[in-house]
Amino acid sequence: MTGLSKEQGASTGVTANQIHNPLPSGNDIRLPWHLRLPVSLEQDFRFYSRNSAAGAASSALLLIALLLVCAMLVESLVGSDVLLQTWRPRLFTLMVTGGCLMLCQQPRWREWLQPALLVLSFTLSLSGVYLGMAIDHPLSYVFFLQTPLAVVMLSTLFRLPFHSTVVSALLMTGAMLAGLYFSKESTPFEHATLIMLSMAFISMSLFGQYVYERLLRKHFLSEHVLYQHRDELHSANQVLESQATVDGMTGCINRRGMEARLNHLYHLLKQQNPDAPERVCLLLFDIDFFKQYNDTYGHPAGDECLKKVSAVPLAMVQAEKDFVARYGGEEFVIVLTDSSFNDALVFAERMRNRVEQLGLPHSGSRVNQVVTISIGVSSSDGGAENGGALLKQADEALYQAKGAGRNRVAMMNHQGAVEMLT
Ligand SMILES: Nc1nc2c(ncn2[C@@H]2O[C@H](COP(=O)(O)OP(=O)(O)OP(=O)(O)O)[C@@H](O)[C@H]2O)c(=O)[nH]1
Repeated sequence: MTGLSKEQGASTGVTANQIHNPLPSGNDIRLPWHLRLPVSLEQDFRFYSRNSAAGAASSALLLIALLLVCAMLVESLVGSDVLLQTWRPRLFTLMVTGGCLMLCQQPRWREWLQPALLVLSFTLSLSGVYLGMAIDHPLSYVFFLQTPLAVVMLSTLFRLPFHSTVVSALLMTGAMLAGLYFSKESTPFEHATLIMLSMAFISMSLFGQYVYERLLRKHFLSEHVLYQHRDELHSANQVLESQATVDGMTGCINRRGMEARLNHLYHLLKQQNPDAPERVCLLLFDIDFFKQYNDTYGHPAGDECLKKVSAVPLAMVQAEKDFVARYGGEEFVIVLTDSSFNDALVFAERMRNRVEQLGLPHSGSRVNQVVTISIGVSSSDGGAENGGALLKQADEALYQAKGAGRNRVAMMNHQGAVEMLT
């Protein structure tokens, strides 16, 4: 996996070299001038920018409400006849502002926030055009300035996506120009001044928003790339971890992995952790006269024999926490967590029997004509303080099983004495 797919890489300007570089940084990413990202990323970005803009929107809306109230105060000072005409559009704009504020507070309605903010901006702009045309006053052309204000609001306060802001700005400017054309109060000089001022406001705020959104998109892409690298590193770590703890030949857990797991289980037992098993039973087995097997059939055949013998406990172990480990050359450990000591002994005897039943010829064995194993069994109920002590007890039992003739199961009983099972 790479940080970005080829398609995503091409459209965001990431070079082929960078795609194959396991760790390209966010600075390697170049955005196209039109800012568009591939569809899936674009959707994620919308979500990301919507949430980041929603945080600041509520204070911006409060500011707008305050400005609207101030505007009404000024209008009442200019003349009560002016206020008589403005209060309705002002109140309506205040209500839309209140509605947007409510949407800000509810995360589940957040997808409606941006359309609502667009409605608010159009309300402000169109009410300005209406008042500029309707009010009979020498200063009425000032109302037309609500259009550039609405664009500034969209781009700097609400941070709506650049493309929607441009389209909205064009529509609002069109409406404003049409309103000015039909307005009878203002002079051509006032028209020209107003248009120039509006264009200056609108172009500067759109340019500012373009620069801001470029930066925001780059930031988003950097985070996206970093997030993917974190995922890749996590998976790679997991693979390495399993490779470091699995024996390549038999597929059993290796000695290092066994010690880690056994110590962990013992740690849980000692802590009386709710996840701790009731007890840990450990079976240590060793192939009888394996040196002679190698000497008779050769080392590669010895390897095959190890694979076949280890496949027996691997097929028998069922519970999630139980495992089979290759302890050393031809010695294997089985850890059972859900079994009573008796069950563990039954398991050991069944395993010894199944290996014998495999019928792998072993003419060098002095105990049988086929490959056999000897097993030592111990349990945490026997007082072993830790995994190492438990292993030592099983080793002691195995040693005695060997001494008693091999191809048998011996156990370390709870009194610390070895008993022969078979
Ligand atoms: N083929 C093969 N042989 C191995 C491997 N690891 C260890 N061995 C051999 O296993 C043999 C173990 O021999 P010993 O420890 O003397 O034990 P044994 O011959 O099985 O005798 P007992 O355990 O007393 O029955 C040695 O000859 C090792 O070379 C391996 O990965 N592959």
